Amino acid sequence: MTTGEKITVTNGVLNVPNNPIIPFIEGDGTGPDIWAASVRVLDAAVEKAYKGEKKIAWKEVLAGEKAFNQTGEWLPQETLNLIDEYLLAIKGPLTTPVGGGIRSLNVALRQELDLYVCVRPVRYFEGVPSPVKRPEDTDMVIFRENTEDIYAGIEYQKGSAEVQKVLEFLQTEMGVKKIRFPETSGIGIKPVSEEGTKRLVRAAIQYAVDHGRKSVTLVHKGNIMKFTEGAFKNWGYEVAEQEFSDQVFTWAQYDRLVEEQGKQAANEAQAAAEAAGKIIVKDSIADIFLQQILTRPKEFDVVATMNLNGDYISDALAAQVGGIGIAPGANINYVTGHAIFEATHGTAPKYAGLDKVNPSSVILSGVLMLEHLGWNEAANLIVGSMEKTIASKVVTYDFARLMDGATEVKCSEFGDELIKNMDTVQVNA
Ligand SMILES: NC(=O)C1=CN([C@@H]2O[C@H](COP(=O)(O)OP(=O)(O)OC[C@H]3O[C@@H](n4cnc5c(N)ncnc54)[C@H](OP(=O)(O)O)[C@@H]3O)[C@@H](O)[C@H]2O)C=CC1
Ligand SMILES: O=C(O)CCC(=O)C(=O)O
Ligand SMILES: [Mg+2]
Repeated sequence: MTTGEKITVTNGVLNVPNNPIIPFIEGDGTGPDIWAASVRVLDAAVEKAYKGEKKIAWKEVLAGEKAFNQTGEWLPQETLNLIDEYLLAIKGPLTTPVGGGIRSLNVALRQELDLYVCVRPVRYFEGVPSPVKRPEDTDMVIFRENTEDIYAGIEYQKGSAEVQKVLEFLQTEMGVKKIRFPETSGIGIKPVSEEGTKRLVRAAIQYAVDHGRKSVTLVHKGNIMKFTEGAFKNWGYEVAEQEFSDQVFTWAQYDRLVEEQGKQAANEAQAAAEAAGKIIVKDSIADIFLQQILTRPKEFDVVATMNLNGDYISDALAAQVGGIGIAPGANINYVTGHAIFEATHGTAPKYAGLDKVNPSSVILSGVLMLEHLGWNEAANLIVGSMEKTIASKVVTYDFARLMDGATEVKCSEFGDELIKNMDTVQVNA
């Protein structure tokens, strides 16, 4: 590790030294292979962009299997303390067992540091094999709520004393009669709050404003879950109208206009708002949304949704632009400045240690981190190099198996190619 300085924050704005200390978690499964390639690419881009003037001082922090083997803990308090202290971190994927065992460390990191937004941009790189005809039409940024919903982990196991208590409360005190098989039910609880929703939707709209995006779609299943997902929609419209009234036009406004002045007046108001460059805040029920992102992707831009919907939508949209091998993300608290950058994918355990998988998701998460630091020159170098490398058909197995005439390379070799091709990319801020 080189010596470095701490990133600090003043009123939500980062003060970034030229040699920031940034913690990293290697991750489980394919994590170590991916991280080894990614860190070389990130360092090379910074070196090339700033010619030694800037350099990241990486600091390893432990989580997952490596932490357990070395300390007996899956997520040591020291790791949380260090990320809290240094503000930013980047991580590889961590394993979560299904149906028992430890709860997700990935979710725990987000909750412990209150990283309430999971931002997952979905864009197409020319040449990437995709299952859809026009993958370039998919250009969306998912804002997934990251601290609530069923991910709060409030669940009680079938047959336990706890589930018995909850069932008794529901049946005797709340008069619930619709639990079909009470004796053999596990119960999960889904908290969705006004505060949590509004800070998420506020961040999504602010992003749309800052990046000149056309719309924000609130995705929910509010017809069925009225007081959680339905409320998410209503609170989303409220924050849009209360805090961004000069910048947005909402479908809630549209509906009110239809009622008060008729459909033609509402259509005219929406057209005028669009012509004035206002962001349209609309909503979509989750099931039809999953169909329309495939059939009419151009109609969607920024997407704001709850935790579980966001998890499903992230992988579905990643598939449209070539899959989970090229799907970056960032978990952010816009108020405290804390952020952890990580891929959308998991540990892909069957490929662990084979130096095989695509490192692009973590590398592009690193690009989001560089942008977050304001180091756009280095970020642009990586994106430009990735465009060139993919266009030259030198790719990892996931793309090679679907591409005619591709040269399949290992995870580490793809990193080498990216570094090599940086020399042909113009550095732009
Ligand atoms: N944030 C995190 O740390 C996350 C952790 N996880 C955890 O990861 C573990 C495994 O989850 P699983 O559901 O199998 O999902 P994964 O995302 O780990 O893998 C599913 C499939 O996606 C493809 N894939 C994943 N990563 C890459 C990559 N870098 N390059 C190319 N292809 C890739 C592979 O497809 P193919 O087989 O077609 O080659 C792989 O078999 C679980 O414990 C889960 O909880 C899951 C998601 C996020
Ligand atoms: O934490 C996990 O194991 C899975 C999380 C996940 O799928 C996600 O955040 O997209
Ligand atoms: Mg997921």
